[in-house]
Amino acid sequence: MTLDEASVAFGSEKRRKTILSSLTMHVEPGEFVALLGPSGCGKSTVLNLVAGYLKPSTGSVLVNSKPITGPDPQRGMVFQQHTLFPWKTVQENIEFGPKMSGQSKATTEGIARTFLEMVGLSKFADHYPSQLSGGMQHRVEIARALANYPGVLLMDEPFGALDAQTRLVMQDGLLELWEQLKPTVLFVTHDIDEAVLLADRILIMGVSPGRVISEIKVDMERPRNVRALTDPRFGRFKGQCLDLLERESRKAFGLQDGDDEADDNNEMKPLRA
Ligand SMILES: Nc1ncnc2c1ncn2[C@@H]1O[C@H](COP(=O)(O)OP(=O)(O)OP(=O)(O)O)[C@@H](O)[C@H]1O
Repeated sequence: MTLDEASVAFGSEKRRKTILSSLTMHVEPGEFVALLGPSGCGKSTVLNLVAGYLKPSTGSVLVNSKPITGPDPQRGMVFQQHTLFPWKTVQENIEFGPKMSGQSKATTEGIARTFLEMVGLSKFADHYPSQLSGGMQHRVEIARALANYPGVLLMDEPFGALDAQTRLVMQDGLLELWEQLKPTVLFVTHDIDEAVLLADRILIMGVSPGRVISEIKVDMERPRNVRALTDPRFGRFKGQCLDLLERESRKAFGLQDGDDEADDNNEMKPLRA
């Protein structure tokens, strides 16, 4: 997946606001990349570009070297908020994608069973989303996205609304699923621990305009699980992220307060002497 000098601007000609400016990034097939950056820097906009919900104003967005022309089940999206069909059972929600792609009843049922088992919800196949906890609904969301066997999985703060313990379980579960299916993952989060735990590489984004300012390669072994949180190297990666994010976050706050000076200088400066 490649974003090549992709820019996004919103608004009329007079009040045009550049959100992303000449953003270039490349994600290898099967790679797990996390996007970290201050609120409003354009992380979700990057996902929307790759999902095909949005077209770049200039530049290009390619998957498997082909330009993206619109949404495709091959690029599955999982959001923080629930998007399950409330009138369908868990099983029917997961069957939806394979059914729409014209697969037989037996195949769709088989796929749903496989993914229900993978996310540990086989016993809840006949339940409706409203009968599940938030964490369980998220597991169904992930199963529903994976049931299309997407080459690319786009995740927009998928665990942001969960309590700390459920979040750990979900992170472990996602790592397991990723090891089995190896989709390319672009994962947006505000949680540095989550980014370091899950990702092969972390791209740090800056504000005004949104762009990638740095990348951190998380060279801890795979397969990983939540035990990696206690690895001595974990703190080092976390510190690097904090250093890079601190200034950009302050700058983003300045911009929200209408502080024009915050816009003046995009250069990175060391935060700690
Ligand atoms: N359709 C739109 N029209 C106008 N402005 C938009 C639109 N979508 C997003 N924006 C603006 O683009 C900027 C980036 O938004 P985006 O949601 O991508 O940021 P983000 O980094 O994901 O933020 P957060 O971390 O708070 O979710 C914001 O200033 C937002 O107001």
